[in-house]
Amino acid sequence: MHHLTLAELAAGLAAGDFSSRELTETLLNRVQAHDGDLNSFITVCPERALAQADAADARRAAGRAGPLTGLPVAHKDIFCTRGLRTSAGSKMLDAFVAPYDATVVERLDAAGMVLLGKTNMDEFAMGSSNESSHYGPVRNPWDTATVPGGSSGGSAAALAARLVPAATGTDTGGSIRQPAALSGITGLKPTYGRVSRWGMIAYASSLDQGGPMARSAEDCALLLGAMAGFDPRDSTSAQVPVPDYAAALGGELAGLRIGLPREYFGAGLDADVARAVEAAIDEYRRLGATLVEVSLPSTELAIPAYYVIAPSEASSNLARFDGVRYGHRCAAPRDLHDLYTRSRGEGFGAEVKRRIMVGTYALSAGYYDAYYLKAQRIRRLIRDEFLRAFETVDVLMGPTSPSVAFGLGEKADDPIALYLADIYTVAVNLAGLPAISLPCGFKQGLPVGLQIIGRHFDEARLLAVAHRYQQVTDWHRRAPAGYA
Ligand SMILES: NC(=O)C[C@H](N)C(=O)O
Repeated sequence: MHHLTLAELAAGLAAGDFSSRELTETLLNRVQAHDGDLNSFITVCPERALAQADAADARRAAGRAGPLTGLPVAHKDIFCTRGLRTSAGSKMLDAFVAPYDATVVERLDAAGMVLLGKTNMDEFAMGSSNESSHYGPVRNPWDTATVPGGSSGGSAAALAARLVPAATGTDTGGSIRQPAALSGITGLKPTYGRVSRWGMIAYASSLDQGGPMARSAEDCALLLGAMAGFDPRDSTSAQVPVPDYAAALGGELAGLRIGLPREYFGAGLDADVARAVEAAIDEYRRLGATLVEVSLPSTELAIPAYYVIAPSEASSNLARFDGVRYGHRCAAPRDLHDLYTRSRGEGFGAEVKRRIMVGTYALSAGYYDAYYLKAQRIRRLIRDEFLRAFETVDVLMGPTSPSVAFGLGEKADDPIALYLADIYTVAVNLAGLPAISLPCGFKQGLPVGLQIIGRHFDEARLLAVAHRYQQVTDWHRRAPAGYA
């Protein structure tokens, strides 16, 4: 049953074809068998999972099951889980056990989902390859010599390997969509404010957004419906009603206007990735959509602006890890200064330190106007260009990532090369828009992702448009050899 989608598993549980305990045991066995190779989990919690599965079966027997009751899920290890380690992929939080659940965790728990464990990630979500984790890199099940993408690489790899049918991720500059693309699964980054950030360890607070990762748009719709909604504990959470995403699937595409940003198909895009994405867009034309060329002229400024704003916010957010209140504390500090420097020096990895230094520099007196303020101005330009495009089109389409999965270690010594992998994703975060990545083909056995970007709070349309494509194609059904 591991190959079934979340929606299919829900139907199987409802029909009594199997119990949540049977399903949970099957997947725990798969994790045991395969995760030694993949390293997609930081923590597995079999006892807790089986207890939750039994509770879900009892709830179903009592006639109180909801659509997600009894279905297994894995949370990115950035979401706080009461009584279970939440590490953010960092040595700094290796021993941290949160005293409370994140809102997302709480909501999926209340829906009756079964938590299998916490997935591996780039340290504090900083990365696009899942190589910066304190717990070692995650391997891509399509080719274990390649990366799964990042920073939600553990969630993406676990889904691709059919270890779990649903997972959570967070996306600050592409961390849901890029690993979804490189691992051949479907992932949605919701509008900023759609999903509560309470209990989600902060990286860059004006950009961070949690969202669903699964194997189909239909599954993402089911998950988003349970995750989304106003939360008084997150001051940036939006007071916008949550539509029934699952019910909105299934519409026809006639009349849909798809914008193709010229800048998303230029230099730097792998020719085979371009071919697969263009073939997918052609499929949409056959389904009745109209294609319109649009321009987002500031696209090339998105990476420089993002890599000033995100590190600036990170340098502030990560100041709390001081060896006093949270996380790793050095042995036998001589004085307070020694406690700070050694605790932070030992607890953070190289990429996190790099970003703290970049961000601190960008915010420092004399440089603030030249870097941070300028980056904020670019951010406004980028947002305005998107909003202008959405005056004439309903969605935008293009590649999620300029290439397929690259080799482990290939970009390890070149942070700029890794940052450039975010070229098509970071602008969406700067503008606070929702976007989905879904599988649309392969290059030499490695998956290619199609990105669809929507208007603010138009997730229902994104999911419906993605679902329509998945009704007529089977890219999302393909499993890596050895994991079918
Ligand atoms: N966190 C993300 O969304 C990934 C992005 N590559 C970053 O390192 O900031």
